[in-house]
Amino acid sequence: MLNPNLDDIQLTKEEYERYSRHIILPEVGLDGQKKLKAASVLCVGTGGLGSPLLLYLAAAGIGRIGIVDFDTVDQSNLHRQVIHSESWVGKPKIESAKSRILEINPHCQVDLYETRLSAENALGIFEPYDVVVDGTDNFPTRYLVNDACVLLGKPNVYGSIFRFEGQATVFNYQDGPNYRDLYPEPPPPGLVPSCAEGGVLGVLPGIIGVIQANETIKVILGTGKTLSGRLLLYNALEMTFRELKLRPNPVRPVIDKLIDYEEFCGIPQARMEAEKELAEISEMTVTELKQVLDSGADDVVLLDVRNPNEYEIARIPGSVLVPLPDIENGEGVDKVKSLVNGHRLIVHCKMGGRSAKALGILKQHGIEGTNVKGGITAWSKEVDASVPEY
Ligand SMILES: Nc1ncnc2c1ncn2[C@@H]1O[C@H](COP(=O)(O)OP(=O)(O)OP(=O)(O)O)[C@@H](O)[C@H]1O
Repeated sequence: MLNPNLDDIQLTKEEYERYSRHIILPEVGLDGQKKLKAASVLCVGTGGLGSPLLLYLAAAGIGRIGIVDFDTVDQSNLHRQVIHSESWVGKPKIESAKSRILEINPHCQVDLYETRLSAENALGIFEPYDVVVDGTDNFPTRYLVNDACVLLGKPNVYGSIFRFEGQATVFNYQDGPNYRDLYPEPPPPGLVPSCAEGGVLGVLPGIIGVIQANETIKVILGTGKTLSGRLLLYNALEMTFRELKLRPNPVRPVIDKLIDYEEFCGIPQARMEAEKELAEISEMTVTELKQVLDSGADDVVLLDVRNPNEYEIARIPGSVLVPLPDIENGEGVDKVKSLVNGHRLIVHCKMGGRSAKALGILKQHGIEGTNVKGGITAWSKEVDASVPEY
């Protein structure tokens, strides 16, 4: 609880020693350390942001930590999701996180929720916790975490990251603004790429996640000046920190229940449109592509629409690069036209989404082609393991 009866909380001799450098800080003191021990924090997501913040919350002596995630540890997580290690690849993230937390601090109670947070389960999961920390990576979940915190009156310690830039603030704290004051409307689906599509510097979530841990601790201690009402913007390349003022919107719509957040973020509509686009485009598997390439047919153009840096990392032999942004702005269309020139066009990207989009645009210019299902990722998995997966 956030304002516990401190007489009811005792520290053991070992805990006095463990937290001694906290306890000698007048701003924390013995009372502050007892507050941390009495506190409960729920972390949604144990990925890039959740990893560092859980490490520090555990080390700081938070008494009860809840973790929600449905995912397993992937090799590509290890460069930034520092709570997980090599031996946990393929296993549930929440179990990996719990095992590391208990190594750091066996005094923590760790509750695990191996599930996708949804409008159906969020209120029940959040209810027992004093503070919620959002370490997720998608808009529907951020609106859901926000609205559940508003309904339950809990502070929501927010962070987000992309490539080299991050944001952090504290929402719904002491009548301060919430996520809907910052983003009343979700961005159009597909406009903001994920870290899997756009990449992320490994240390970036470390910096933002540790800021979230710091804010969480201050909320629990009731000390210092939190980021409530201020959005911190960090740029790792420029090494700059900026702040924007945030205010509650006086005419913000009332949040009185949880809704369908995927629908709110336009995701079913975008999915339907993508499926429609795909349905109108012919497809081939990577095995079929291999057969075509092995047959030595010289009337085939294999077009790669990824970005140049992705092409540097891995490519299918014989492919020609025309990035999707060039096709979208029209410049690449003429280039494709001259390449095709009566040949058969086959298009691929990393997973199959961008190539479908490219084919949709090319079709409007009278150029038909076939999409490679699963893209170069499927190629490295099923055809040629020497092509690196990224
Ligand atoms: N609705 C949700 N419920 C529970 N966990 C969620 C939800 N949405 C996102 N997450 C979790 O939040 C974490 C976000 O972290 P991050 O983006 O660093 O990880 P990732 O999804 O493993 O990364 P990548 O996209 O590179 O594979 C993930 O572990 C993800 O499973």
